[in-house]
Amino acid sequence: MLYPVVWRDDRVALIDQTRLPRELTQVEIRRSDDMAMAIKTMIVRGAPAIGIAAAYGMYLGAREIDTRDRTAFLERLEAIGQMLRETRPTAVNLFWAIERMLKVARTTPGTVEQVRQTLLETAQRINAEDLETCRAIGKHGLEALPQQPEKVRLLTHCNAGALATAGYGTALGVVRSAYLAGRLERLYADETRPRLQGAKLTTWECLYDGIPVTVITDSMAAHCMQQGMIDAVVVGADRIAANGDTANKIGTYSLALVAKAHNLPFFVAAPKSTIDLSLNDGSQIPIEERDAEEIYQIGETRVVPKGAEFYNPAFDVTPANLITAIITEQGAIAPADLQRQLTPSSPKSS
Ligand SMILES: CSC[C@@H](O)[C@@H](O)C(=O)COP(=O)(O)O
Repeated sequence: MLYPVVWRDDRVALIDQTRLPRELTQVEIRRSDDMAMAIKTMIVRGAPAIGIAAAYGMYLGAREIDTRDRTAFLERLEAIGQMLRETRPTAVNLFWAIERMLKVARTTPGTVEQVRQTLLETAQRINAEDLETCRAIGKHGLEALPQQPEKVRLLTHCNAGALATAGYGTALGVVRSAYLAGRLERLYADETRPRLQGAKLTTWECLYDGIPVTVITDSMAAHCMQQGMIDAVVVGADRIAANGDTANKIGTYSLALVAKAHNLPFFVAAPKSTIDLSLNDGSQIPIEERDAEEIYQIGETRVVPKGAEFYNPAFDVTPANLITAIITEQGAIAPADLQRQLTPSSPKSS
């Protein structure tokens, strides 16, 4: 199993996802500003994984604050939280993890040193909990899959795998569970323009674990459905509003529309920490816009002539009515039942 974020020898080791699939290397992070940069540049990416990375970033920041005064310590920790918040706007797990760390810092009694120690334990707990959560999502997702055919052909978008979480994955957790249960015929992976997380990361991860995978370009998904090659779609999420509207990697919305047109189930797999009940609907989800370079360049080569303008939203919002079920660690929930069914995320404060 791949673990993209690991606490080791007093520092954080991140799998450098910008170098996959060319090479599997780790980057060692010792400082909070380096962690912020690693999130921004997508060395670590995927909603749950950036939440975990930010939690460790908060601890690294706590270690950098040279004071024994609790008030001064908390003030500076809030500023470090703000620096980490400003890295990427869409995935709510980032904000959730920073808030959880700040709450621990505010409420842990004792000296600054004791607070620091509790912050490290909390970051490690967030990491461990996410792994458990992904396994539960995998189990519930397997139960939600169509019973026919016996071996299903699934389609996914982007990378919502071990690389995007503590390990195991959300959407790929469902795929992995189906594979381990002997219920997966094949995974179809959208290449996922413009950054190619599907082609580069999902494919690499599947090959690493022996999961049969076929890569298609994003524009081939409708054709594959029309040809009867797909039994269900399963994707991850970056933020889910209270009504079930779901932000995920750009291209997810069009996939949901074509799945609906072909009467195929469309599943969103995500931990409860991705659900933002403070937002009524998807129109309130902030959508990250990234550099034009991601569009006009493939690798190091410019493919679009100079002079054009570019628009590069990194995420889109799939309306709840296109989603069959949201698969969380609590089970498969119909989007309309989300608010009613959702029991609060772990009340543990540390
Ligand atoms: C379990 S990860 C779910 C989502 O975060 C994933 O599908 C996605 O959109 C990731 O986007 P990225 O821009 O690569 O961080």
